[in-house]
Amino acid sequence: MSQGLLRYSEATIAAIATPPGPGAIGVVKVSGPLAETIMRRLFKPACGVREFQSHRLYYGWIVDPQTGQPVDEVLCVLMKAPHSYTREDVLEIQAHSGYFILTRILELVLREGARPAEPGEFTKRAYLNGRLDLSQAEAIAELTQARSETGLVMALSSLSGGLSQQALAIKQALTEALAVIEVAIDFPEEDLEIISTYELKEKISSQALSPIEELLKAYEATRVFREGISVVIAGRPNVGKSSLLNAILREERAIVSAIPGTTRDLIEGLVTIKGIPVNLIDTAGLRQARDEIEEIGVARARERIRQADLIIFVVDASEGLTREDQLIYQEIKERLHVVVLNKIDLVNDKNIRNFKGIFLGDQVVPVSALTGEGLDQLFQTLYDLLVGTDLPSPPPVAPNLRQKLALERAQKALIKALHNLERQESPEIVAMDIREALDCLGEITGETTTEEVIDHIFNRFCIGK
Ligand SMILES: Nc1nc2c(c(=O)[nH]1)N(C=O)[C@@H](CNc1ccc(C(=O)N[C@@H](CCC(=O)O)C(=O)O)cc1)CN2
Ligand SMILES: Nc1nc2c(ncn2[C@@H]2O[C@H](COP(=O)(O)OP(=O)(O)OP(=O)(O)O)[C@@H](O)[C@H]2O)c(=O)[nH]1
Ligand SMILES: [Mg+2]
Repeated sequence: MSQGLLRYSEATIAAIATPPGPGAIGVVKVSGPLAETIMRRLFKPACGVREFQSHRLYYGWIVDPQTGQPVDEVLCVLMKAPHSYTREDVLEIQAHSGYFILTRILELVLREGARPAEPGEFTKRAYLNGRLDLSQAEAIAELTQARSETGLVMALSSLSGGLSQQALAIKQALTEALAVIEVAIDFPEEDLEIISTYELKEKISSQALSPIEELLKAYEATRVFREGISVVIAGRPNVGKSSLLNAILREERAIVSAIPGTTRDLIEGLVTIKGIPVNLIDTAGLRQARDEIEEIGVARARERIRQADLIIFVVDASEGLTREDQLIYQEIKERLHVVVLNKIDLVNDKNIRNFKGIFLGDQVVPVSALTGEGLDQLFQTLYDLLVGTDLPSPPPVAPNLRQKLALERAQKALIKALHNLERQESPEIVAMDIREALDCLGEITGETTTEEVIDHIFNRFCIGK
């Protein structure tokens, strides 16, 4: 603990860093000024050394110093500040896995003066000690929660600093613009006109506003990959909604029967469709309910349809369009939706063409939930509706929701700045707008983020991370 650049190192923290349950090994992590002392007190290396080198793996035993009892055979590594994940002294004890053993070791560590780590506290220290900025810390959370290849690629590009670099470049341009304006404030007799309002506006729009707008577009284009979406399967009874759910999930999740009104509860499943994490929800067939239970089921279905990002409206191609179908269509037609013509194994092409005529202007996909025919086309249609056809590969660096909201505020401030320059407002006013934008951009990397927001971000991590 020498370097003097650490800002956050009073307490030593400890946690079990591996998930509970059976596994080959389990890790207890310790970070803070006591890490090395704790290693000396609890760990007896087989090689008999007393000074531990940084970043070297030592084999030996954890021994309870009060009783002299061996606790576990382990591998230990000490990573000395600042060359560690947290930039503090870090000790990792690789023990046999098992909740009991790991808890026992953790208890010994706590007895030596460490305290239990809060969720995300190791990463929070890495952030507070400057090893990561806030968008990189968020990328670590996104990395561990990624539900698709595309989500992973995006999180990795944020982790390696892609978004931070863009935010920094924008801030650099704005800082330069601010410097020019401050000259005008300091020397009011040479009015802003002389230093060229035109060049200033040009700089702000091309080097700050445009890149911000690109990032906002990237957010929209990649939002579904990061956040996932909810897709509700809706339609009248017996059209094959539950069969479709099962076919997409590739498992017999919902009960299927020829009796109309089979499904009552909402049945949900997670599935990745062309890289998009989808929460797929099967619902009770919509009709005038026959009993109290069905009535509740239909109410739940309607509630879920209201919340859905997208609706798969299923009709039975073998039966033609009924009055019930038409009523349901009226309910969902203004929402983002796909019409699925199910049971095409029972009909001919002419029937399918007829249906397409009825739903002119809609995305209509003929499928058979029974044979699986048409499912690939359904996935492609969903992808095109949600993403559009022009997402570059690899996907662009994109902000998450929190960062997007900060970018929107920066955008607003810059539009105001341009407007005020246009109206030849005093340089003090323009400077205020630009400082506001700089503040918002600082929230992305964490320089100007409030403590409350920071705590919220790290609390979403798991303990030991
Ligand atoms: N055992 C173990 N595995 C792990 C982690 C960990 O904390 N422990 N990580 C936790 O998320 C991830 C790896 N992330 C890490 C990032 C930086 C450093 C680190 O020590 N950085 C030093 C570089 C030291 C060197 O160059 O030799 C530094 O930045 O100074 C360690 C892990 C995944 N695997
Ligand atoms: N031939 C054929 N039969 C299908 C197809 N899809 C579903 N079925 C049959 O249609 C009947 C109803 O299927 P379900 O999946 O239970 O229909 P549902 O829309 O969930 O019905 P409710 O839960 O009552 O609203 C069952 O007998 C299925 O085997 C299909 O693509 N082709
Ligand atoms: Mg059903």
